[in-house]
Amino acid sequence: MKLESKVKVNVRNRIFGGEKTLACIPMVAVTREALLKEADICASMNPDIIEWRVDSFELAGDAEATSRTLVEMAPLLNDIPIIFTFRIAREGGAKEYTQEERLATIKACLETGYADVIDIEACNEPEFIAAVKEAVVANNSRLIISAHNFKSTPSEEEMIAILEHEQELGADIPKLAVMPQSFDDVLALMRATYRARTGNVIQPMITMSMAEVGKISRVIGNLYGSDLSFVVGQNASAPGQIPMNTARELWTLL
Ligand SMILES: O=C1C[C@@](O)(C(=O)O)C[C@@H](O)[C@@H]1O
Repeated sequence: MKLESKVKVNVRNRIFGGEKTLACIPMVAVTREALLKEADICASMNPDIIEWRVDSFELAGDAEATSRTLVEMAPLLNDIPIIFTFRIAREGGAKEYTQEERLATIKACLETGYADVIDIEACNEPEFIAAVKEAVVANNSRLIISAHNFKSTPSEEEMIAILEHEQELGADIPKLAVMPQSFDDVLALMRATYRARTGNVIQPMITMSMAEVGKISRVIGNLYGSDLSFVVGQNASAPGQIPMNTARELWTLL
C-alpha cells in the first residue's frame, strides 16, 4: 500500500506519485561505447525509469557531444523515461565542471526532447536554478531539485524544511538523500518523508537513507511517501542500492 502524492507527475506514461513505486536504474558509464551498451542492457531489464549520471560521462563538459550521445542512446531505451543528472561535484558528482559547462550541457540535452526529467541540486545559485527551470518548462520536461548529505542525517524538522524548500524553488519532484549513522537516523528520514507527504509537500518526492544501514529505506520508503527507488541495474550509483527484481518482489508483499 504505497502512499500517493496529492499532485501526480506523468512522464511518458509513468506516474510519479501514483500507486506504483517506480524503480530507477542509474547508468554511470564513462565512454560513449560503454554507455550505449549499458543503455541496451538496462532497457532490457525493463525498469520504470532510467537515470543517466551524465557527470560520469567523459564528454559531459562538451554540450554538443553529450546531446549527440543522448540522441544515439534514446532509441535504445524503449520509451523508458530518462532522468538526466549532471551532479555537481560537491554533492557527489564524478568530476568538477563549471556552472557554464553544466548549464550548456543541460540546455542542449533538453532541446533534443529526450531529457524527460532534469535533476539539479538545491545548492546551486538561484540564477542557475531559474535558468534550468526556464529551459525545462520551454521543453516540456520536468524538474527534480535534490539535496545530498553524504556525512549525516539532519534533524527531522530540517529534512522536512529541505523538501518544502525544494518544492518552493519550483521542483516538480523534490528529492533528499542522507547518510545514516544509526537505525534511528533511518527512522528520522522515514518520519520526515511521511510528515512532508501528509503536510505541505504536494508534489511527488524521492527520499532515501544511504549505505547498508539505510538500505531498508529503499524498500519501505514508498509506504511513507517516497515515489521512486534507485535500484541496481548493471552498476550501482550510490551505496545501499538493491537489485531491481528484489525490490519489486518486496513491494508486492508490502
Ligand atoms: O541522487 C541520487 C540518489 C542516489 O545517490 C542514491 O542514493 O540512490 C543515486 C544517484 O544516482 C541519484 O542521482
